[in-house]
Amino acid sequence: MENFVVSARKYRPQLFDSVVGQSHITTTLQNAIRTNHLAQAFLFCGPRGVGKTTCARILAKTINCQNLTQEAEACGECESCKSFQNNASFNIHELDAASNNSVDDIRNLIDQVRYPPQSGKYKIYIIDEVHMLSTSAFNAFLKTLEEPPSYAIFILATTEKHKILPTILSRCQIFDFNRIQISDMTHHLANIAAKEGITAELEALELIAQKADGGLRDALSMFDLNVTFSQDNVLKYAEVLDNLHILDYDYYFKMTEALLKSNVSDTFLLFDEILKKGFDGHQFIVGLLEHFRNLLVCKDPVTVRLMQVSESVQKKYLDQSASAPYSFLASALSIGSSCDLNYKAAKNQKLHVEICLLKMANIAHVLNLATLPATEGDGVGK
Ligand SMILES: Nc1ncnc2c1ncn2[C@@H]1O[C@H](COP(=O)(O)OP(=O)(O)OP(=O)(O)O)[C@@H](O)[C@H]1O
Ligand SMILES: [Zn+2]
Repeated sequence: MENFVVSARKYRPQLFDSVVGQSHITTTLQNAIRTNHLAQAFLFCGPRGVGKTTCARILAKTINCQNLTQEAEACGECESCKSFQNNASFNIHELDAASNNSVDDIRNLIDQVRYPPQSGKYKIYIIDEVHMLSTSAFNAFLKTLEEPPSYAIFILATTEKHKILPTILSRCQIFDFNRIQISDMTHHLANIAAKEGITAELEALELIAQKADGGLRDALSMFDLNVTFSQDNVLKYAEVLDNLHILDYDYYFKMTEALLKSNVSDTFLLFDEILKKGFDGHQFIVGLLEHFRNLLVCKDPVTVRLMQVSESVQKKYLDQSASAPYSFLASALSIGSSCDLNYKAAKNQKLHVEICLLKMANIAHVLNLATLPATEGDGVGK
């Protein structure tokens, strides 16, 4: 049996063109390579798992390639490319500053900088999580960064740009990596699923993308996990919901609908059902707040792009948003956030959330949103 290779490794992009959602960076790097205007020090900033190390490795491979393509991509076939692909190149040095942050670690690295490459043009030094270097290590490194030999290129990567000293910032060309959009991620997962012979419901992949919160590595690990649990290599929305322990969007839509109708009994019943499914009250309130926030954002064509949900879900939001007035959402958000803040201190947490729902339903009642005049007495006012 073949060894299982996790998708994040198996599908690590080998070309600039296959990097997802960072074209502002890959295009700039390719232009710099083409016009021979490459900086000697880069700082790659951005969240975890969005392609910083991947781009650093592609850059290293590309600038050493003996047969660059017109688009400034590595050929993948020359001796240098092959040695990069087999992790056997002597022209790339990676230091993970999270676990090697001492002066000695950085000295070892600096020592190697003195020797020019034996083959190929450039030696590339990648320092991951560079903000973790100790102050003395930083200082030792600074000198090399000031006057690097012409064949040396430094790529510093960090998830915490604000922790980087100004002396380093001013010496680097800075690239800010994006969180990956849900649509890009879903598309990427769908491609991988197809290659792996996995039938995946689009909603299931969107759910994974949503939960990954912008990080592609996380999305790929969740994808692998769900494939392991799946039967006959089929990824279904309902199963992914279960595996990732996510509360279905539908509950928030239904809850909002009941609130807008001031239907307290329905809100209580729904909340009870949610608890019985194993979700806790706090998780639910936080989710409901996010839901209201999305409804609010949907009200304005300018802010609607702040929504981080798939297209199909966005359509549902737009519909519900039209029936939820601004004044209701503003008050409900304020009631919900105080419920969130006081949740831990509450003695009876279920009742605490129920009171919050009651207040929200009451707002709808006061605003006269309940559309059924005949049943007005059924609502909160009774
Ligand atoms: N933009 C992307 N396009 C395609 N695949 C990606 C992208 N970002 C991440 N991946 C996938 O996730 C894996 C990890 O990405 P990478 O190591 O480049 O992330 P990183 O930004 O350096 O994260 P960290 O800050 O945690 O080191 C890659 O092997 C690849 O499979
Ligand atoms: Zn090559």
